[in-house]
Amino acid sequence: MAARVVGRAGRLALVVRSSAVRLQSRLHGSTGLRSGSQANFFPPLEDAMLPSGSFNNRMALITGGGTGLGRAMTATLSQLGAQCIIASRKLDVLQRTAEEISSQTGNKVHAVQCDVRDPQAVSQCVDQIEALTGLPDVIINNAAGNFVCPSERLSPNAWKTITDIVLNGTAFVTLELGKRLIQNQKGASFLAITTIYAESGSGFVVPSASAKAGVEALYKSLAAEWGRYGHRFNIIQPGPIRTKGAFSRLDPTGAFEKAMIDRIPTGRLGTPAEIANLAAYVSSNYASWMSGAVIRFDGGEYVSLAGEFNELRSVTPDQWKLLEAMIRKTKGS
Ligand SMILES: CC/C=C\C/C=C\C/C=C\C/C=C\C=C\C(=O)SCCNC(=O)CCNC(=O)[C@H](O)C(C)(C)COP(=O)(O)OP(=O)(O)OC[C@H]1O[C@@H](n2cnc3c(N)ncnc32)[C@H](O)[C@@H]1OP(=O)(O)O
Ligand SMILES: NC(=O)C1=CN([C@@H]2O[C@H](COP(=O)(O)OP(=O)(O)OC[C@H]3O[C@@H](n4cnc5c(N)ncnc54)[C@H](OP(=O)(O)O)[C@@H]3O)[C@@H](O)[C@H]2O)C=CC1
Repeated sequence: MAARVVGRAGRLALVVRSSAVRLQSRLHGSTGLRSGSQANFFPPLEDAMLPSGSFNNRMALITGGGTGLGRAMTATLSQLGAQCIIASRKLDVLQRTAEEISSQTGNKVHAVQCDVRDPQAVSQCVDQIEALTGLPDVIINNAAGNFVCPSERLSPNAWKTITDIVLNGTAFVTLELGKRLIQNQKGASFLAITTIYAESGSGFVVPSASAKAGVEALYKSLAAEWGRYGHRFNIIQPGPIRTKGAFSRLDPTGAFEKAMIDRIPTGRLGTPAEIANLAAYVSSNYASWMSGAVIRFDGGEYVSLAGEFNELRSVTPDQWKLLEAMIRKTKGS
């Protein structure tokens, strides 16, 4: 009897596995995109969500605002009326972005060179900002460094480089601005961009995971401590959104993109404009009661990776009939 059950279960497992493979290749074809499925239910919207003028007379600092997601956040805030300052190491990149965005929106975007790893450079950058626009109302700590690497291959300097940019850089910018804002009795919205694996940890990006977890602890702690000075601290954890900076360092051959899209329940990557809308909302006065929040923004990837039984998505209705019959037959333990 036991042998018959094992034999039947084994055959069923084979059927389930081979039809899962057929299903996978039907879903993804050779493009690696799930066109014709969930992605059609959840298409991205690209236009600015908040009413025009939502950031009139407001100053916003975006670190790493010259490229990728930081650039998209700058474009949205500028379109909504903010005067923006973008800061990072590469002045030429910043200047090009600043000119492109302000010529589209008509609002000034300033470019300020700053290596966030260096507290003195951060202090000088804030001096420059004060002279240009006054202290900002909105601070987005978006600058980061990362690359995939087995941890046994990491040098001390590799560890230091990533944790300096991500954790120390965010702390230097936040503390320098926070202290000056407190002195000037001016409140502000601070937003940190972390990642979904700040919560779970992740192999192969261990310095980034450790530093982003530190950033989350920093922001949650300051939300509690500095609310009394009129500061709000929030966190967005993005899932995968295609940028040159991230994808060239995390999936340099493109070999993992298909698997990544497969596990995202909404069937696609996020877009820079989508996260820019969320960042704008969190940084706006519409969110003035939001502080200490951690917002996961990942198309469902995190829960999809976490659930023990989520692989059962590949079981077909016919296979479920068989499985259910087997389960119902099982009486007692
Ligand atoms: C399965 C997953 C599949 C796909 C994933 C695809 C998409 C993304 C999905 C989710 C993303 C989630 C989170 C993303 C987080 C991010 O932060 S993405 C943003 C990435 N952007 C950047 O990193 C931009 C800035 N980066 C840089 O400037 C450099 O890359 C830097 C190395 C971080 C810093 O440059 P710097 O010039 O200061 O440093 P170096 O002197 O070049 O290097 C310092 C030490 O690090 C060692 N190093 C450098 N690169 C590597 C490497 N690839 N592997 C191992 N070690 C490296 C270098 O040798 C130095 O150490 P030393 O030799 O001991 O001195
Ligand atoms: N794209 C994605 O899928 C995801 C991204 N994220 C997060 O989103 C944020 C933006 O990433 P993304 O736009 O993809 O990648 P980018 O590489 O485009 O952005 C990183 C930015 O950080 C700046 N930067 C790096 N080092 C320093 C430094 N020492 N001082 C000042 N600025 C620095 C870079 O500018 P410069 O070189 O001029 O210094 C660059 O503009 C990051 O915090 C990242 O961790 C999180 C999850 C997913």
